[in-house]
Amino acid sequence: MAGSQNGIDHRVSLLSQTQATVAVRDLWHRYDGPAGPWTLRGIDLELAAGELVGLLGPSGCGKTTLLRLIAGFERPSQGSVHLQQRPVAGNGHWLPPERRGIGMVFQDYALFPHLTAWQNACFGLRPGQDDSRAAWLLELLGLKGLELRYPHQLSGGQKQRLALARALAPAPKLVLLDEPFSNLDVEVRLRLRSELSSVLQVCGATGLIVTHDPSEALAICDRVAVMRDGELHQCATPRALVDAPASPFVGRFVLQGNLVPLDGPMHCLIGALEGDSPLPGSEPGPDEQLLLVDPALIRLQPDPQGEATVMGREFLGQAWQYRVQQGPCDLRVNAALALDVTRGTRCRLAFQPGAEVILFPQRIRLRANDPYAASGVPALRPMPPA
Ligand SMILES: Nc1ncnc2c1ncn2[C@@H]1O[C@H](COP(=O)(O)OP(=O)(O)OP(=O)(O)O)[C@@H](O)[C@H]1O
Repeated sequence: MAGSQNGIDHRVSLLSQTQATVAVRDLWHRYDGPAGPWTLRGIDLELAAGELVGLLGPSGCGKTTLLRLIAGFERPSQGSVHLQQRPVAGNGHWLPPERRGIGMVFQDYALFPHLTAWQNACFGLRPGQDDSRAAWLLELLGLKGLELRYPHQLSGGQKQRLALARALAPAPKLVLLDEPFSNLDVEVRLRLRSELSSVLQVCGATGLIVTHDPSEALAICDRVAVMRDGELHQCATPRALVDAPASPFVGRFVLQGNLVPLDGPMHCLIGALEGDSPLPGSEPGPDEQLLLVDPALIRLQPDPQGEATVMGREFLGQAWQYRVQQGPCDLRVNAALALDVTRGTRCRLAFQPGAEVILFPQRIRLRANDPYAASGVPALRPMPPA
């Protein structure tokens, strides 16, 4: 089965096999027998030693399933999983979860309620194995002095630190984290998530963390793998995702951008674009072409004759984010706090001066038409490969 469908770019890192802590090759999975729907479809993913990779996607896209296949809680329908260049699942190979040497951290901590913090931290150690690493981890994670407490005597943040200490105590090469910060309040969540990569680094562990929060993934991960409907759309550094999203979905879900159809050659409902039509490359019909537009690059002007209507707004702290309806498009528009417009107000939309947008499916960067823009700047810029 091919790993590439629907024009989605499945290329992932070019890590050599010898460096990869985890390699997932053309992995397919379905739960309900041969007639059931595919939950994972042709996933290819490699994690280099010491990397922290985020697995990002909407609810139900298969993130936990991929983690369970790597951990060995499920057997893949097709494809293979390799740990440290050793096949552990697929193509006739099978290594049970307890022999894969993987640390796991779950959303609900999964601590043993009848064991103390110290006993929980040491749970994964073999009989007679040196427990000084568990003591070091409790100190590293700020739990020194709490060794004799039971989980119900710890705060949410302390429980999650303990779960991390327990996962890291046996010195695994790989730690899988399934939405580990979801049950924590904002302050603890921000503190713990910023500590995670340094703790993994000190421990020499590679991390794969599931999240459905794009800002979390972009903030802490070396690379982010974006999934949808069981497929991997893109795996890239946060910077590369922002600069060159591989699909409209990545632009919408990860970057929170607007998707606006072209309604004519080099034109959309927000305004005109620079450049010649037809565009170089493939030339699908206008209804297949979508522009990715950053909410900060749209201007909103109240105008009783305008074709757009303000549907609501959110306070972002430094700006408003307005929800604006024009025709079939529901757009997000960021505006200065000084622009105080109520729901139902008619308005007109335009591009901010110098705005750049990305055209799909060609993945070409285009400049919006702006009479005041400096001349001589090329209107078309090819995107780097995903
Ligand atoms: N044991 C199971 N048997 C049958 N279907 C399952 C099983 N576990 C998960 N699924 C289905 O597989 C799909 C992917 O589930 P999965 O838990 O991997 O998604 P997810 O991306 O982790 O979602 P969330 O972010 O909501 O946790 C869903 O449609 C789910 O209903």
